[in-house]
Amino acid sequence: MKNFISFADAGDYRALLQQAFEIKANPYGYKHIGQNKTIGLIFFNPSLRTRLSSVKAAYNLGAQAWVLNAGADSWTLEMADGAVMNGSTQEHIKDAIAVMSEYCDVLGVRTFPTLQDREADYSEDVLNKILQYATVPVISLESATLHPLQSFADLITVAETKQKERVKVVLTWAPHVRPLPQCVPNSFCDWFSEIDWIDFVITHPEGYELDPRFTKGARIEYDQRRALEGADYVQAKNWSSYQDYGQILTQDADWMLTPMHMAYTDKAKFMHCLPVRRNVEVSDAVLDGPGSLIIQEAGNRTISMQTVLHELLK
Ligand SMILES: NCCC[C@H](NC(=O)CCC(=O)O)C(=O)O
Ligand SMILES: NC(=O)OP(=O)(O)O
Repeated sequence: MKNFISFADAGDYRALLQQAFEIKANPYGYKHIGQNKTIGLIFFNPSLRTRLSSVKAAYNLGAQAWVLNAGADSWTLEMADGAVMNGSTQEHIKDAIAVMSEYCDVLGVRTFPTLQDREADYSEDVLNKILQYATVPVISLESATLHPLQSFADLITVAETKQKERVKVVLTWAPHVRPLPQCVPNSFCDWFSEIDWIDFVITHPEGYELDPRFTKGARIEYDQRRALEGADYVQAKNWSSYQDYGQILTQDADWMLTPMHMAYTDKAKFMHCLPVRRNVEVSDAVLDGPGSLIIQEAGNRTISMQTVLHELLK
């Protein structure tokens, strides 16, 4: 593994999953791997889970971690090549990333999409600049189009709880009050459509089709009830439109997941990456119900990060 940006970087996912289980069973058994190593974490956007689980993962491996909230804690960064920096930006990303590479052995970066310019977002221009200027391996902490650490944690969660050889996993769109990125669902599709023991179904209102490069021909079922029938796992998430880029096309409350919706499933486990808008995306009864895996899923964020750091540092 050179960097960790998408499913493709996972290599043999079965081997990575096996390593994750070994780390989960023995979280402090790999302290030698991180000895005298430093993990740098740069956030251009807010975070709770990614920030804290990444620090915890570093500590578990015997490494140190530092966190920089770019723009808030540091100078305002200039992204444009060849810019004449006589305005409000104070330091070029080129210099900042090269310098930060001097202070760490692995660099994690969170950089959300603008949701204004699809071409710029989907070309991952900020992440690619960071990859260009970093002299150490880079881990995506959620980029403009993908969130691989979340999807890997989701896969660990399904793999460690499944009761059958094959399972049906449904990704359902949920309503929200703000336009949100497509990264979490794109990434979920990027990973879950590749797993041979998963029957993967996506359900959303018309107009919310994701970038086909990530859905990879997965089954799309516009009737949410039909999609949920027989499901073993339901992952809910809002996203804004990819086609009508960054727009909210509907806030139809019928799509909010309630116990009535879960009754169509085969006693499915419920998943959400968090943070969740309670009683907008999903009702309290589902989030707090016996089938909810949301806290276990968030806990596995430490394991996914620790496994990736182990691969990059070993
Ligand atoms: N890292 C997990 C999800 C982050 C982001 N959610 C948010 O921005 C929610 C904000 C709000 O609820 O206002 C997203 O959907 O990609
Ligand atoms: N799920 C997730 O990435 O959460 P944060 O945005 O809080 O890091």
